[in-house]
Amino acid sequence: ILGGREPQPHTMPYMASLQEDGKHICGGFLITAEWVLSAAHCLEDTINGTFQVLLGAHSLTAHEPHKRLYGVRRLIPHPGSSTETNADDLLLIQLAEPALLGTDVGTLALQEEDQEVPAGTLCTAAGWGFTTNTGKRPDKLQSVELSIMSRATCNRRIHHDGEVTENMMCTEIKKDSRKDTCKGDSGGPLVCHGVAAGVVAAGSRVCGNWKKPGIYTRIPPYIEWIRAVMASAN
Ligand SMILES: CC(C)CC(=O)Nc1cccc(-c2cccc(CN)c2)c1
Repeated sequence: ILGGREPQPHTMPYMASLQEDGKHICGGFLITAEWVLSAAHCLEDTINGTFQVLLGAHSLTAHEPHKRLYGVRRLIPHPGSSTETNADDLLLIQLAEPALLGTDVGTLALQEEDQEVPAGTLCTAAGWGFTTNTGKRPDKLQSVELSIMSRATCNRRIHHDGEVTENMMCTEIKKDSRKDTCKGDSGGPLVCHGVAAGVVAAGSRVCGNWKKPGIYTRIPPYIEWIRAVMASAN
């Protein structure tokens, strides 16, 4: 997260850190006691190590009473996701056992109605991703308030030049603010009006550049897929 701040600890109890061999790779968020939603691109640089999901955390390293690492039973990338495009960039993670819900661990509701979040709406993203373009990794969760940019503007040639589909949404980067998501924030939620409207996508893989607005996978178009996967798994 660029240009953000440290939120009050445990005020985002749905936040998850997807880890491989104990190293934070991506964000994610708890949608039921045993399912975490994240981004498919998070699997692309992995080495088939041991995946775990950290819940109830503010600091990645400090001891915190309700912080706990969960094993992963299944990783289910959206069938339409690929390393070549930003399409269908979603990953469902089934925990090895249902998470213990409490003050520091909770679920985040998904936006169900398939309507665009109006341009100018202020939404919030959070994560343990880079806080600088040089790749500074924070120990404590960061959050940032971002303004929704219309798809028409986001698809202009100077921005994403027609790459943003109706299954994606954008947040603007004001020239001096540099507020943006960055590497390691992928998979985290974009929370608008208290519900998850989008999932952080890597997009153009640059951070804090006003020419490259943040790209998020919209959630409403995928509600059916999410429900079907959760209903099918054992
Ligand atoms: C480890 C995998 C997920 C590969 C990967 O994501 N790389 C990568 C590199 C540079 C920027 C970003 C990135 C992420 C989220 C948002 C943004 C820009 N808003 C950039 C992402």
